[in-house]
Formats: sequence, structure tokens, C-alpha cells
Amino acid sequence: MDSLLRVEHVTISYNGKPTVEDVSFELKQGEILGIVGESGSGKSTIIKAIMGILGEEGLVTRGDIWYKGENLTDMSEKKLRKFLGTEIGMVFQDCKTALCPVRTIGAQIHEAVSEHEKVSKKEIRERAGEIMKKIGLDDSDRVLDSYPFELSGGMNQRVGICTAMIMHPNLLLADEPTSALDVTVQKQVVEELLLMRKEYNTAMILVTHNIGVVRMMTDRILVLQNGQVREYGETEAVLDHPKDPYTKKLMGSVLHLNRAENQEVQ
Ligand SMILES: Nc1ncnc2c1ncn2[C@@H]1O[C@H](COP(=O)(O)OP(=O)(O)OP(=O)(O)O)[C@@H](O)[C@H]1O
Repeated sequence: MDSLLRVEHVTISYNGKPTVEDVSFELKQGEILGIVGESGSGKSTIIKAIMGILGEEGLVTRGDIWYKGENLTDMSEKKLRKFLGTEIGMVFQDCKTALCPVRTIGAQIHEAVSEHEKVSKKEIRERAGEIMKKIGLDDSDRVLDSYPFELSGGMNQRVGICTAMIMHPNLLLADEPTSALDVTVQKQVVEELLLMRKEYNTAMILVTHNIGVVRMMTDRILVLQNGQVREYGETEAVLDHPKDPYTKKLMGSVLHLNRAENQEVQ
């Protein structure tokens, strides 16, 4: 099977200074890649580079990012905007802050989808309702008529997943989608993301500090330190038999944390 996404020897610089260097990985339809590494190692920078949202200071200075055979690094802004949402979706760390506080959830989902296709409010309510039911938001009418502040953190996070998934993107980029949630809700959101993969064969890149989430969700992982790839391989192999000294250290510290978390969940 051909790759959906291929990141080839990519270097990303802010203000001309390389921040992430020579990163390569690939992702097939339906696969999930986890990116782990300490704070500031460049995880979000990789996600932003794929989405073309590095800002004025940031630039892919070497390498290519291929999506379905098209090079995202030199795609026109207009075309990239079309891709975002329909082909490539995104779930943020704190979806509530990405939502407008003074407009209802339903209005915002309608607006997001209308950017890409002509669709009635009624149809959006039906489509959103279907996805919401699948991800544990049973009372979709109430959710759609609510403002973000009227919903809990976990509910807003599910709204974020619903908004990303309503256009059935082939690739979902999730930047710490569970870190703002308490442990029980984290587990539910993970299960919902896995359900999305099962239902739609969505490929995902998941940035997380939580190795428990990595183990549960991902097929492969990429370990970053200071913008350098320390290890890249199948999740079980890397977690259970890390080769790189940094990965060993990272796994040692997080596995410890993870055991404490799991005890809390059960
Ligand atoms: N717009 C920017 N301009 C300049 N430097 C930036 C910019 N955005 C990020 N950086 C720097 O790039 C490096 C990588 O940041 P990034 O946010 O990708 O790390 P991260 O691994 O996602 O961290 P965290 O786990 O804390 O979210 C950091 O040193 C950060 O300060």
C-alpha cells in the first residue's frame, strides 16, 4: 500500500535557526504514529509544518512533506486551505480555546464545514448528531445549541473530535488531545479516537506525553530530543526494547508515571 504521508529528511527552522532536523517517517492509511519527547523537542513544530501553519518565523528549510503524492511544502496557500479540514483534520490540546466563546457549537460546526462544501444547517445537525452519538455525546441537540462555556472540558474535547471528523479527513493530527482532561475522560477520548480509526480507517499522528496512550493507540513511534530523532519504530519494540539511551531514560521515567495513572483509572 502506498504511503498517505511521507516526511522526507525534513529540517524546520525558526528565524533561520534549525529547530527540528532531518526528520523522516511515513504513514499509511489507517496507521497511527505517536510522537514523543520532552517539552520543547519539536513535536508540535512537526505537526504545524504538515499543516503549513508555522507562522512568519517558521519554515521547512530542507526536505519534503508528501501527502498523496503532492508536496505540501510548496503547495499554494489556497490549495492547502482546501486540504485542511477535508483531507487533514486537527484536534487541539484544549479544543475549548479553539472555539469561539459567543457562538453556539452547532453554528461553529456549520461554519467549519461550509468553508468546504455547501451544506444545510439541518444536514449538519444530522451528521454531527451521528458522530456525537458514536463518541459518547448522546444529547447532541443540547450540545449543538450550547455555547462552549456551558460544556465540560471532556465534552468540548469531544466536540473538537466531532468537528475534525465530520469531514472524514484521511489524516488526523492530534496535538496532546487528552492532556487537558482528567484520567477517566482521557481514556474515553482515546477509545473514541480508536473508534474513528476503526470506522473510517483514519490515519493519525498523535503528539503526547502519555506513554500509556502511546501504547494503547499507536502502531509506530518517533522519539525526539532537541529536534533530533532518537528512535523510530514499531511501538512495542521501541517501548519494550528501546535501543537509544535517551529513549531508555524517557521510558523509565514515564512508565513509572503511567503505572500510577493506570491504577487511578481502574
Ligand atoms: N514561533 C516560534 N518562533 C520561534 N521559536 C519557536 C516558535 N515556536 C516554537 N519555537 C521553539 O521551537 C522549539 C520546539 O517547540 P515545540 O512547540 O515544537 O516543542 P514541543 O515538543 O511540542 O513542546 P511541548 O511538549 O512543550 O508542547 C522550542 O524551543 C520552542 O521554543
